Amino acid sequence: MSAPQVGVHESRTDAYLALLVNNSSSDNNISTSSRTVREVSYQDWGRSANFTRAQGAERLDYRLFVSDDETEHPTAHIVAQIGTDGTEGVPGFVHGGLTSTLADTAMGNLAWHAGYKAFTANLNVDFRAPLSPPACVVVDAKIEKTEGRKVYLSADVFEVQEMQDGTLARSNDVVAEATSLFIVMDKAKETAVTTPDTAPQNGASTPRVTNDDIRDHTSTCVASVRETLFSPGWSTIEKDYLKTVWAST
Ligand SMILES: CCCCC/C=C\C/C=C\C/C=C\C/C=C\CCCC(=O)SCCNC(=O)CCNC(=O)[C@H](O)C(C)(C)COP(=O)(O)OP(=O)(O)OC[C@H]1O[C@@H](n2cnc3c(N)ncnc32)[C@H](O)[C@@H]1OP(=O)(O)O
Repeated sequence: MSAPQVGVHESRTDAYLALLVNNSSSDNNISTSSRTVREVSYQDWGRSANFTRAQGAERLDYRLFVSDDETEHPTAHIVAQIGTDGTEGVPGFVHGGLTSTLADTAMGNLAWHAGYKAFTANLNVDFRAPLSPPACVVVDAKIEKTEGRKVYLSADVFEVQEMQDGTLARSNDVVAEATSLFIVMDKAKETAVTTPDTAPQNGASTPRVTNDDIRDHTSTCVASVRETLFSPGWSTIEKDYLKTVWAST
């Protein structure tokens, strides 16, 4: 197999996927180091207005895979492109919340695909190395154990790096290590959640919240918070503070 050449950062996700797919038999299945996994299409989520999918390709784009074999130890994998548009926390570095979100997303999807209709109750993330955008990362999630309604999971995030000869390689150094506790919903609460099997498919007639609705709601929310919580001098203090921080970077 000839390794893909990568000229621009934006093509890294596809190139890394190509690298994986070339090692496997079908387009939608890839071989990871230990097993075959199948891709989960976002369309499978019905009308879900998924937070991570609202980011856009210049910010965050990813593909999700779950192990398809009947196993007691299923895994999920994300290959993600983290763009340069609004992804930073400390200037020059990917916001830890974004990395945490990817880990949470991999673990959450794994839980659901394993049949646990569960919510994140606890999420711990150890950030081991900084990431600079644009970056391509792989997330490997697994279920550690289950106890009644409790599902304990873990996820490791690795960077996919471009080698000097232009080939892509997954770094062995972990960027972040996450552990989580998901709690399976009470039966009584299940009906409140739109799951893929009950969600109307594309073209659904269910009214959606529009961007205008959201903007209206946000400005109302901001205005009321300012009125009730902050002194009139708040915005000046904020600007001065930001100027100081910016000058020191
Ligand atoms: C082939 C087709 C497949 C179809 C599926 C396809 C696609 C998948 C679809 C969707 C994918 C879905 C998700 C994946 C995407 C992204 C992942 C993001 C996930 C989230 O973004 S999710 C939002 C954030 N998340 C919340 O919004 C939770 C807010 N929260 C609550 O809603 C409650 O808090 C809740 C429900 C967690 C528990 O409430 P509850 O009343 O049900 O349970 P209760 O409190 O009784 O606790 C029971 C036992 O858990 C222990 N316990 C509870 N909490 C603990 C904690 N934090 N630490 C340690 N222990 C804890 C207690 O101590 C007790 O333990 P014990 O039984 O031993 O006493």
